[in-house]
Amino acid sequence: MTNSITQNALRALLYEVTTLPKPGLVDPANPGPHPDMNIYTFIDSSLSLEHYFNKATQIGQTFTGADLPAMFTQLRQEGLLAEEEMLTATNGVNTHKGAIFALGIFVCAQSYCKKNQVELFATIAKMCHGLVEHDLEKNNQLQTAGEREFQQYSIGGARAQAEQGYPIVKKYALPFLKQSTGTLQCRLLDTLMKIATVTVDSNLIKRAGNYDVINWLHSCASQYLALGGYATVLGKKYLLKLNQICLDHNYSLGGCADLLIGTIFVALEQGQL
Ligand SMILES: CC(C)(COP(=O)(O)OP(=O)(O)OC[C@H]1O[C@@H](n2cnc3c(N)ncnc32)[C@H](O[C@H]2O[C@H](COP(=O)(O)OP(=O)(O)OP(=O)(O)O)[C@@H](O)[C@H]2O)[C@@H]1O)[C@@H](O)C(=O)NCCC(=O)NCCS
Ligand SMILES: Nc1ncnc2[nH]cnc12
Repeated sequence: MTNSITQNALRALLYEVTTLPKPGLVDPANPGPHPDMNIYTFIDSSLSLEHYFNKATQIGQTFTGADLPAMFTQLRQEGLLAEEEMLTATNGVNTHKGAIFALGIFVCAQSYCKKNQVELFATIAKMCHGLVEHDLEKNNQLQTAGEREFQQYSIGGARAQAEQGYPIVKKYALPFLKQSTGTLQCRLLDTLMKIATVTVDSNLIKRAGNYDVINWLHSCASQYLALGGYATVLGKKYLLKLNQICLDHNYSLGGCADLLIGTIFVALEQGQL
């Protein structure tokens, strides 16, 4: 049976993909720079992960002992199976690889924290201790974009966020979302852009083929928020322009989307949405 943590994980995935207009991402109006996906691919992908989130919840609930990296190892095995289930549901399209990793960690850690009455972000940092060293520093295979970017630019991408206990979610996105007002659509769009002011998105670097694009994104996202965000005429106009630029240049904000998903999940769990 689906538990409440899994329900909030699925809600987080669906809230994110439903929010529009998101620059560089799939939304109900537009696949953006992802011609192989659409909103239906994301719905199918999200629902295929129910079993995985139930497993992640179970791992967090039943894990005992102080060796939290061992809990992460258990989760990762389930994550690999979940990737296969996602690819079956989407006919081979990578919709949620980053979210299987990040949201799986949030779900497992939240379940552990509820049982053991400890703090979420510190628990995640303990679970993921040594991840960058294990996956990136001691790995010379360099197959994925993230692995190659670590060698080229010394950035840890999705793994570094996890190992640091998701500082972007904890320090920027969650406080921003909590204090925001207005429609949920505006709040989530503005939170995505808040995330974009600080994230080093390995997906975007891969698409652009250079690191300078990160400085460009940080500056655009800051300018958007300074205009007042989506609730203002100027902010809305600016976001639509950014949408078009991402489409024209094939820029994707896949990493930012994953961090928004994690933020929504924590806000739902804390009863703040
Ligand atoms: C650690 C993994 C997440 C993946 O590691 P891997 O080395 O396989 O991949 P990376 O290249 O490092 O990609 C990581 C994905 O994480 C997201 N991301 C990027 N930057 C950040 C960031 N700063 N903070 C958080 N998250 C970040 C992002 O995911 C989104 O993009 C995905 C689409 O990417 P891609 O496949 O490249 O798609 P396209 O550009 O469309 O490419 P093509 O279609 O042209 O091929 C999408 O999923 C978003 O969610 C990065 O892509 C984890 O998977 C892992 O541990 N892998 C090893 C195997 C494993 O143990 N798996 C089980 C995990 S529990
Ligand atoms: N809406 C979205 N579009 C593209 N990649 C994503 N990864 C997570 N959410 C996404």
